[in-house]
Amino acid sequence: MNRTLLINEIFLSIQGESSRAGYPCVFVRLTGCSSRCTWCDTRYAMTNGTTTSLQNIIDTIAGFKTPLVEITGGEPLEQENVYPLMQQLCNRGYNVMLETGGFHPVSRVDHRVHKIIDLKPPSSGSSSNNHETNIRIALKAPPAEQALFEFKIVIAGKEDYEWATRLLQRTRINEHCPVVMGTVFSELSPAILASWILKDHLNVRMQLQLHKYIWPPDMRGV
Ligand SMILES: C[S@@+](CC[C@H](N)C(=O)[O-])C[C@H]1O[C@@H](n2cnc3c(N)ncnc32)[C@H](O)[C@@H]1O
Ligand SMILES: Nc1nc2[nH]cc(C(=O)O)c2c(=O)[nH]1
Ligand code: SF4
Ligand SMILES: [Mg+2]
Repeated sequence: MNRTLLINEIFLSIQGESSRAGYPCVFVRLTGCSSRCTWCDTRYAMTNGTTTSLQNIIDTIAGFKTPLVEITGGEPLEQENVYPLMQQLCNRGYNVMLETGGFHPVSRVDHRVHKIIDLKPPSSGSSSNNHETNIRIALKAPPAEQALFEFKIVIAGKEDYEWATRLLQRTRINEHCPVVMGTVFSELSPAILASWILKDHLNVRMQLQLHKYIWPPDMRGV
Protein backbone atom coordinates (compact mmCIF):
# COMPACT_ATOMS: atom_id res chain seq x y z
CA MET A 1 0.00 0.00 0.00
CA ASN A 2 1.29 3.47 -0.88
CA ARG A 3 0.90 5.16 2.51
CA THR A 4 1.49 8.90 2.84
CA LEU A 5 1.75 11.66 5.44
CA LEU A 6 1.32 15.41 5.10
CA ILE A 7 4.80 16.71 5.96
CA ASN A 8 5.70 20.30 6.84
CA GLU A 9 9.48 19.88 7.04
CA ILE A 10 12.27 17.35 7.58
CA PHE A 11 15.59 18.70 8.82
CA LEU A 12 18.73 17.88 10.79
CA SER A 13 19.41 19.92 13.92
CA ILE A 14 20.58 19.73 17.50
CA GLN A 15 17.84 18.30 19.69
CA GLY A 16 16.82 21.36 21.70
CA GLU A 17 14.37 19.85 24.18
CA SER A 18 13.87 16.79 26.39
CA SER A 19 16.37 14.54 28.14
CA ARG A 20 18.16 14.04 24.79
CA ALA A 21 18.81 17.77 24.31
CA GLY A 22 22.17 18.38 22.70
CA TYR A 23 22.30 15.34 20.42
CA PRO A 24 22.15 15.63 16.63
CA CYS A 25 18.64 14.65 15.60
CA VAL A 26 16.53 14.44 12.44
CA PHE A 27 13.15 16.16 12.86
CA VAL A 28 10.09 15.06 10.91
CA ARG A 29 7.43 17.74 11.35
CA LEU A 30 3.91 16.67 10.41
CA THR A 31 1.40 19.23 9.22
CA GLY A 32 -1.75 20.09 11.17
CA CYS A 33 -2.91 20.43 14.76
CA SER A 34 -6.46 20.89 15.97
CA SER A 35 -5.28 22.63 19.17
CA ARG A 36 -4.38 26.30 19.33
CA CYS A 37 -2.02 26.74 22.27
CA THR A 38 -1.82 30.49 22.86
CA TRP A 39 1.99 30.49 22.80
CA CYS A 40 2.60 27.89 20.08
CA ASP A 41 5.90 28.62 18.33
CA THR A 42 5.11 26.41 15.32
CA ARG A 43 1.96 27.94 13.85
CA TYR A 44 3.51 27.66 10.40
CA ALA A 45 3.00 23.89 10.62
CA MET A 46 -0.78 24.18 11.00
CA THR A 47 -1.51 24.21 7.29
CA ASN A 48 1.50 24.03 4.97
CA GLY A 49 2.51 20.56 3.90
CA THR A 50 3.48 18.18 1.13
CA THR A 51 1.91 14.75 0.76
CA THR A 52 4.88 12.39 1.05
CA SER A 53 5.09 8.59 0.93
CA LEU A 54 6.47 6.75 3.96
CA GLN A 55 9.22 5.37 1.72
CA ASN A 56 10.21 8.87 0.65
CA ILE A 57 10.27 10.05 4.30
CA ILE A 58 12.42 7.07 5.32
CA ASP A 59 14.83 7.71 2.41
CA THR A 60 15.13 11.40 3.36
CA ILE A 61 15.88 10.47 6.98
CA ALA A 62 18.50 7.92 5.85
CA GLY A 63 20.28 10.70 3.92
CA PHE A 64 21.07 12.51 7.18
CA LYS A 65 23.05 9.53 8.54
CA THR A 66 21.93 10.21 12.13
CA PRO A 67 20.54 7.56 14.50
CA LEU A 68 18.16 9.84 16.47
CA VAL A 69 14.84 10.81 14.83
CA GLU A 70 12.06 12.92 16.34
CA ILE A 71 8.50 12.88 15.05
CA THR A 72 6.81 16.20 15.85
CA GLY A 73 4.41 18.70 14.37
CA GLY A 74 1.81 20.12 14.42
CA GLU A 75 0.28 17.24 16.30
CA PRO A 76 1.79 14.02 14.94
CA LEU A 77 -0.88 11.73 16.40
CA GLU A 78 -3.55 13.35 14.23
CA GLN A 79 -2.38 11.46 11.12
CA GLU A 80 -3.07 7.73 11.04
CA ASN A 81 0.02 6.78 9.06
CA VAL A 82 2.35 8.14 11.73
CA TYR A 83 1.98 4.77 13.52
CA PRO A 84 3.46 2.63 10.70
CA LEU A 85 6.13 5.30 10.12
CA MET A 86 7.32 5.05 13.73
CA GLN A 87 7.19 1.25 13.61
CA GLN A 88 9.20 1.10 10.39
CA LEU A 89 11.82 3.50 11.76
CA CYS A 90 12.17 1.38 14.92
CA ASN A 91 12.50 -1.76 12.75
CA ARG A 92 15.37 -0.07 10.90
CA GLY A 93 17.19 0.53 14.18
CA TYR A 94 16.61 4.27 14.67
CA ASN A 95 16.15 5.78 18.13
CA VAL A 96 12.71 7.27 17.60
CA MET A 97 11.24 10.05 19.73
CA LEU A 98 7.67 11.29 19.55
CA GLU A 99 6.72 14.80 20.66
CA THR A 100 3.00 14.98 21.34
CA GLY A 101 0.70 17.56 22.89
CA GLY A 102 -0.82 14.84 25.04
CA PHE A 103 -4.40 15.08 23.76
CA HIS A 104 -4.43 11.54 22.36
CA PRO A 105 -3.62 8.30 24.18
CA VAL A 106 -0.21 6.94 23.22
CA SER A 107 -1.40 3.34 23.53
CA ARG A 108 -1.02 2.66 19.78
CA VAL A 109 2.52 4.03 19.57
CA ASP A 110 5.19 1.35 19.08
CA HIS A 111 6.51 0.49 22.54
CA ARG A 112 10.12 1.12 21.39
CA VAL A 113 9.41 4.83 20.78
CA HIS A 114 10.61 7.40 23.37
CA LYS A 115 7.40 9.29 24.07
CA ILE A 116 7.56 12.95 25.16
CA ILE A 117 4.12 13.92 26.31
CA ASP A 118 3.18 17.53 27.07
CA LEU A 119 0.93 18.32 29.98
CA LYS A 120 -0.56 21.63 28.88
CA PRO A 121 -0.96 24.24 31.65
CA PRO A 122 -3.76 26.83 31.91
CA SER A 123 -1.85 29.55 29.97
CA SER A 124 -1.89 27.33 26.86
CA GLY A 125 -5.68 27.51 26.67
CA SER A 126 -5.56 23.76 25.85
CA SER A 127 -5.44 22.43 29.41
CA SER A 128 -8.94 20.95 29.29
CA ASN A 129 -7.83 18.64 26.45
CA ASN A 130 -5.04 16.93 28.45
CA HIS A 131 -5.52 13.15 28.26
CA GLU A 132 -4.60 11.85 31.71
CA THR A 133 -4.88 8.31 30.34
CA ASN A 134 -1.27 8.85 29.26
CA ILE A 135 -0.18 9.26 32.89
CA ARG A 136 -2.00 6.04 33.79
CA ILE A 137 -0.42 4.19 30.83
CA ALA A 138 3.05 5.35 31.95
CA LEU A 139 2.45 4.43 35.61
CA LYS A 140 1.29 0.93 34.64
CA ALA A 141 4.11 0.25 32.15
CA PRO A 142 6.84 -2.25 33.18
CA PRO A 143 10.03 -0.47 34.37
CA ALA A 144 11.94 -1.02 31.11
CA GLU A 145 9.12 0.63 29.14
CA GLN A 146 8.57 3.35 31.76
CA ALA A 147 12.03 4.61 30.90
CA LEU A 148 10.69 5.48 27.45
CA PHE A 149 8.07 7.89 28.80
CA GLU A 150 8.86 11.51 29.49
CA PHE A 151 6.42 14.26 30.44
CA LYS A 152 6.95 17.92 29.65
CA ILE A 153 5.39 21.02 31.18
CA VAL A 154 5.96 24.42 29.59
CA ILE A 155 5.35 27.20 32.08
CA ALA A 156 4.33 30.82 31.37
CA GLY A 157 3.93 32.09 34.95
CA LYS A 158 3.10 31.36 38.57
CA GLU A 159 -0.42 30.07 37.89
CA ASP A 160 0.99 27.44 35.50
CA TYR A 161 3.71 26.51 37.97
CA GLU A 162 1.21 26.01 40.81
CA TRP A 163 -1.02 23.96 38.49
CA ALA A 164 1.99 21.80 37.64
CA THR A 165 3.06 21.22 41.23
CA ARG A 166 -0.49 20.19 42.15
CA LEU A 167 -0.56 17.77 39.20
CA LEU A 168 2.77 16.24 40.28
CA GLN A 169 1.63 15.92 43.92
CA ARG A 170 -1.59 14.22 42.84
CA THR A 171 -0.17 11.79 40.26
CA ARG A 172 3.46 11.39 41.49
CA ILE A 173 4.38 10.81 37.87
CA ASN A 174 7.79 12.43 38.47
CA GLU A 175 8.70 9.61 40.87
CA HIS A 176 8.42 7.13 37.97
CA CYS A 177 9.29 8.97 34.75
CA PRO A 178 11.43 12.00 33.91
CA VAL A 179 9.45 15.23 33.95
CA VAL A 180 11.03 18.14 32.13
CA MET A 181 9.89 21.66 32.92
CA GLY A 182 10.70 24.69 30.80
CA THR A 183 9.57 28.22 30.17
CA VAL A 184 7.40 29.64 27.43
CA PHE A 185 10.18 31.31 25.48
CA SER A 186 10.56 35.04 26.23
CA GLU A 187 7.45 34.93 28.43
CA LEU A 188 8.96 33.77 31.73
CA SER A 189 12.55 34.30 32.85
CA PRO A 190 14.43 30.98 33.25
CA ALA A 191 15.96 32.34 36.47
CA ILE A 192 12.50 32.78 38.00
CA LEU A 193 11.44 29.24 37.10
CA ALA A 194 14.75 27.94 38.48
CA SER A 195 14.18 29.78 41.76
CA TRP A 196 10.69 28.26 42.16
CA ILE A 197 11.98 24.73 41.43
CA LEU A 198 14.84 25.11 43.90
CA LYS A 199 12.69 26.65 46.63
CA ASP A 200 10.22 23.75 46.40
CA HIS A 201 12.90 21.04 45.94
CA LEU A 202 10.83 19.95 42.95
CA ASN A 203 11.99 16.68 41.40
CA VAL A 204 11.91 17.80 37.75
CA ARG A 205 14.55 18.41 35.11
CA MET A 206 14.64 22.03 34.01
CA GLN A 207 15.18 22.59 30.30
CA LEU A 208 15.40 25.55 27.96
CA GLN A 209 14.91 25.30 24.21
CA LEU A 210 18.58 24.96 23.30
CA HIS A 211 18.05 25.67 19.57
CA LYS A 212 16.65 29.12 20.39
CA TYR A 213 19.99 30.02 21.99
CA ILE A 214 22.11 28.51 19.20
CA TRP A 215 20.12 30.17 16.37
CA PRO A 216 17.74 33.14 16.17
CA PRO A 217 14.64 32.09 18.14
CA ASP A 218 12.23 32.50 15.24
CA MET A 219 14.41 30.67 12.69
CA ARG A 220 12.68 27.76 10.94
CA GLY A 221 14.18 24.40 10.11
CA VAL A 222 16.45 24.24 13.18
C1 LIG B 1 5.38 22.81 18.65
S1 LIG B 1 4.99 21.45 19.67
C2 LIG B 1 4.71 20.13 18.49
C3 LIG B 1 4.38 18.81 19.10
C4 LIG B 1 3.05 18.71 19.85
N1 LIG B 1 1.98 19.34 19.18
C5 LIG B 1 3.21 19.27 21.25
O1 LIG B 1 2.56 20.26 21.59
O2 LIG B 1 4.01 18.68 22.00
C6 LIG B 1 6.61 20.96 20.33
C7 LIG B 1 6.94 21.47 21.70
O3 LIG B 1 7.16 22.87 21.66
C8 LIG B 1 6.64 23.43 22.84
N2 LIG B 1 6.40 24.85 22.62
C9 LIG B 1 5.55 25.41 21.73
N3 LIG B 1 5.60 26.75 21.78
C10 LIG B 1 6.51 27.06 22.74
C11 LIG B 1 7.02 28.29 23.27
N4 LIG B 1 6.57 29.47 22.82
N5 LIG B 1 7.97 28.23 24.24
C12 LIG B 1 8.40 27.03 24.72
N6 LIG B 1 7.96 25.83 24.25
C13 LIG B 1 7.03 25.85 23.28
C14 LIG B 1 5.38 22.63 23.07
O4 LIG B 1 4.90 22.76 24.40
C15 LIG B 1 5.87 21.24 22.75
O5 LIG B 1 6.47 20.67 23.90
N1 LIG C 1 16.18 21.88 17.54
C1 LIG C 1 14.92 21.60 17.84
N2 LIG C 1 14.64 20.76 18.86
C2 LIG C 1 13.32 20.46 19.09
N3 LIG C 1 12.83 19.61 20.00
C3 LIG C 1 11.49 19.57 19.86
C4 LIG C 1 11.11 20.41 18.82
C5 LIG C 1 9.72 20.52 18.32
O1 LIG C 1 9.36 21.49 17.68
O2 LIG C 1 8.94 19.59 18.60
C6 LIG C 1 12.28 21.00 18.34
C7 LIG C 1 12.58 21.94 17.30
O3 LIG C 1 11.74 22.54 16.62
N4 LIG C 1 13.93 22.17 17.09
S1 SF4 D 1 -0.47 21.11 20.53
FE1 SF4 D 1 1.66 21.56 19.91
S2 SF4 D 1 1.55 22.16 17.73
FE2 SF4 D 1 -0.55 22.17 18.53
S3 SF4 D 1 -0.90 24.31 19.08
FE3 SF4 D 1 -0.15 23.26 20.94
S4 SF4 D 1 2.11 23.52 20.94
FE4 SF4 D 1 1.35 24.04 18.87
MG1 LIG E 1 9.97 23.51 18.01
